[in-house]
This record gives sequence, C-alpha cells and structure tokens, in this order.
Amino acid sequence: MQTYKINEVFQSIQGEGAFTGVPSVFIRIQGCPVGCSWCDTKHTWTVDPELKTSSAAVLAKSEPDECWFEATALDLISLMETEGYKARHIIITGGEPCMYDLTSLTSALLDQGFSVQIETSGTFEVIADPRTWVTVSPKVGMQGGYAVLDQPLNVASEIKHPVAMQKHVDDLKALLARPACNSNALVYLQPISQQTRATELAVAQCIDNNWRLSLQTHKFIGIE
Ligand SMILES: C[S@@+](CC[C@H](N)C(=O)[O-])C[C@H]1O[C@@H](n2cnc3c(N)ncnc32)[C@H](O)[C@@H]1O
Ligand SMILES: Nc1nc2[nH]cc(C(=O)O)c2c(=O)[nH]1
Ligand code: SF4
Ligand SMILES: [Mg+2]
Repeated sequence: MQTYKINEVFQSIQGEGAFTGVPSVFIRIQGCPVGCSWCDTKHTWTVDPELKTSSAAVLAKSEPDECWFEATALDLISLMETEGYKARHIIITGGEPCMYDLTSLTSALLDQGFSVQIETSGTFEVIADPRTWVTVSPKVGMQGGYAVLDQPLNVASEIKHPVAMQKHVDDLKALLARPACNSNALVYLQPISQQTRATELAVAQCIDNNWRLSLQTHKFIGIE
C-alpha cells in the first residue's frame, strides 16, 4: 500500500488563498527539490533516512525540524481520529506533495466526508482524486531547475502566485496565457515574506488585473 513521508500533522486555520479562515488539518509531506530561496519550510527539503521517527514523536514537535514518519492514508485517518481533530478540511502540503501519487490519500479522505486541498508548486504532475481542490503556487526559475508543467495548470482550482517584484507578475501573466492553463482558476498574488514593497506591488497588481490578494494571515497572528 502507498505510504507517505510526513513532517507534520497539525490543526490550524487555513491562512492562504480561497479557503482562508477555514479550520483545517495540515498534513505536511517531507521532501522538496524545487529550491525557492525564500521558502518558509526549508526543514522539509531533505529526506534523511536517519531522521525517520514515530508518528508520536512528530505530533509532539514543538518546533519545526527535519524528522518525519511514514504512514498510509488509513494510518493518517486513524491518527486524526485519535487526536480528536474537529476540522473537516484537510490540506496536503509540504515540502512538495505532488512528488507522490496522492490518489489513495485524497480518495480515502474524500470518502470519509472531508474536503481536501493540495498545495503544490506546479513542477510535478498532480496525481490525485479529481474531487480535490488544487492550489498551484507556481515556481518559475528556482534553484532546483524545475519547470512549471501544463498538467498542474490545467487541473488548478486556484493559482496563488508568490510575488516580490515585477518579474513575478510577468511570470504569472505568461503562465495564464498558456493554452493548458485552466481559465476558470481563481488567481491570487501572495506577497513573499510579508515584505512591505511586495505587499504594495501585490495590492496594485491585484487591482490592475482583477486578481485576488492572499496574505499569509496565520503569520500576522502568530499561529502555525
Ligand atoms: C511551503 S509551500 C509547500 C507546498 C508546495 N511546495 C508549494 O510551494 O506550493 C506552501 C505555500 O507557501 C508559500 N510560501 C512559502 N514560503 C513563502 C514565503 N516566504 N512567503 C510567501 N509565501 C510562501 C508557497 O508559495 C506555497 O503557496
Ligand atoms: N495556517 C497556515 N495556513 C497555510 N496555508 C498553506 C500553508 C502551507 O504551508 O502550505 C499554511 C501554513 O503553514 N499554515
Ligand atoms: S516548492 Fe514549496 S516547499 Fe519547495 S522550496 Fe518552494 S515553497 Fe518551499
Ligand atoms: Mg506554510
């Protein structure tokens, strides 16, 4: 059965994009090769076999670290039950979750009545239950040398582009012009690292282009 390497499982409030404000269980996958210099979850990048641990140890983390545990979809559902989580919305993020075939995890969660969202960079095919909400946060020109693929743009429910400079706006316009890109996807700009200039640029460009603004609201109130 398909297993997943998991860096964190926690309950919080979705801070970004279309589901902002929705109580959610976050399942954070270990591993990402994309290499965004400003990534806020660099502790998920490497998968060190020596840092494999138990689900109990991962749930007990008080600070982010590189330890991970291995779990199937059913392991994760029973863990969420044991923890007594109340949230009915599940966010599969990372690291880069689309390095995995997410079909068994997304289908099992959806069949249990949860709504399910994936956060992905668009550099790997999204292999998941078609009922899943797909948030693509495209990564153009990052250190790892990965390109944004057509398939994630095609299945995107929302495109949430990180922005700090005009080049990022131009990158987004080029992605939206690709024939494969879902023209019904909601389009968001998300300022990188709450920088003032990035936020000012994002506000101006959202107004100019009729795009939406995504602030990482959890960071403003100091929650996970
Ligand atoms: C940590 S990533 C994990 C999922 C996937 N690898 C991706 O990039 O979409 C989750 C979200 O956080 C965003 N993000 C990461 N670091 C950020 C930062 N410093 N400022 C704003 N957004 C950031 C990403 O663009 C993405 O939308
Ligand atoms: N509260 C909260 N909302 C989020 N939305 C996307 C996140 C992510 O890291 O993928 C995230 C996160 O880390 N925390
Ligand atoms: S793709 Fe996502 S997890 Fe990977 S480095 Fe970029 S922001 Fe971080
Ligand atoms: Mg985050």
